[in-house]
Amino acid sequence: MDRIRIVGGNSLNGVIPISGAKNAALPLMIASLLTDDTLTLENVPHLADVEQLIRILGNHGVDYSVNGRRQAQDSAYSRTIHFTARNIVDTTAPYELVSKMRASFWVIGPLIARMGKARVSLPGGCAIGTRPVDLFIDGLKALGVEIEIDGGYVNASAPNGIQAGRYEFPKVSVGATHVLLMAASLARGTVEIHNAACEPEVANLADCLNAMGARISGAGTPTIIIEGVDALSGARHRVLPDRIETGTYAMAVAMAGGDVVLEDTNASLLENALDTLRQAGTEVIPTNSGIHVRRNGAGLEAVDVMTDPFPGFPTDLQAQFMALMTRAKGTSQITETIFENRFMHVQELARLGADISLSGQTATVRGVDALNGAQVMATDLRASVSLVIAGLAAEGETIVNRVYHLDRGFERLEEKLTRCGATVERLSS
Ligand SMILES: CC(=O)N[C@H]1[C@@H](OP(=O)(O)OP(=O)(O)OC[C@H]2O[C@@H](n3ccc(=O)[nH]c3=O)[C@H](O)[C@@H]2O)O[C@H](CO)[C@@H](O)[C@@H]1O
Ligand SMILES: C=C(OP(=O)(O)O)C(=O)O
Repeated sequence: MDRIRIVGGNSLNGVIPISGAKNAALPLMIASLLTDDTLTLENVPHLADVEQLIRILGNHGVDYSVNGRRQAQDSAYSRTIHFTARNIVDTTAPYELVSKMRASFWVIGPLIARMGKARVSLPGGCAIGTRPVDLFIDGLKALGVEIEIDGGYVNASAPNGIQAGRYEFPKVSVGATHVLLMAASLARGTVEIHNAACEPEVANLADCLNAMGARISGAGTPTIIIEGVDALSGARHRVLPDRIETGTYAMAVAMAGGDVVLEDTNASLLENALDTLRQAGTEVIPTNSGIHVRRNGAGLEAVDVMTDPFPGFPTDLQAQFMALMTRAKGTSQITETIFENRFMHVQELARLGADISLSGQTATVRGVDALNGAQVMATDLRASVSLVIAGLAAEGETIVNRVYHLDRGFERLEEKLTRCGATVERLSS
């Protein structure tokens, strides 16, 4: 199993190219199931989750080519991939495939809309909470889909197609909003979604669906109206920049100190997190094509944070910000409101010398003068990268074990950091 070795103490200086967003690429790839035409996606990041979803889509009959070939171009950070679901050969998404990645459950939306039936295993994904699928089920039922759960599978059937309807989410769900958007695109009538997720990845999916011929308005706001159409066509669409990767590297610079331009990204995707970094004493300057992040010598201020759905502080940056606060002057409180078990990084950060106590959904982080390198274990995707951030500022050597979590969501992390002067290497075994 690969490990990452970091020797702390170097500042970061240079340019870091930001990849396409994992959390936008995955639903966009799934949208290819909605049409027998080719959906071309630009700026698709080269990640384990993307490769896994290619396998899952292949099981349903989706063919793909990367820049005209089946193999990835090793030199490219993000790629253009063509997806074609000429025929859906299987409407079952089996446990062996779906259990590895939560987003794969979302195939239920296009499969039910295009084929009138779907049998999809209950999902897996990062172990950060119970992560039920009740909202997907209730939402689809509101559009006339019949659903039963049997043997760990969700069996969905809509022999007369997706019906007009209205669904108000009792709680914001990004994934369930994606699924209802995809299913409703082919509805027989108008679908209203209320209290929808406003994350930029939802708007990115809606833009793509509209380019395919869907009639969606309001995506990116809590109320989305979809006028169903009979069929969707192919399209060409660009995956938006990864706001979580952007925030992660901004926090890495804040932690290590230095002067870095984050390229091919957009500050408007993560205003809340960037403002928080400014409060912590980091210079953050939006540019035409990215963000300039700088921190020279001065100490970090302690800032309290509470995660929230967009435009709030993202839960996917909570672990990284906690790593940063371990070195702040004073005490910060970090409250997680989205997932009930997203503090697995706390005990690993403590191995590096962090002083953190937990009470319910709030972590109290008392800044320490120094962190010390140690062996730590990655427990989930964002927790893994929080350990890398901590390692950049720790004295001596930090070894992060189980980095397969990291490979789900960060494209060539060690290369991007090394080019800016960090000592980070992958130890393959
Ligand atoms: C691939 C992807 O895009 N993953 C992101 C997506 O996950 P994902 O789409 O899984 O997250 P959701 O927005 O659905 O989850 C938000 C909350 O709603 C709960 N819930 C969700 C569905 C449901 O049927 N019932 C229910 O109770 C979840 O357990 C969680 O507590 O949004 C999360 C919240 O921004 C991010 O952390 C993930 O990185
Ligand atoms: C939690 C995440 O991913 P997933 O929803 O795929 O588990 C994430 O991207 O941080």
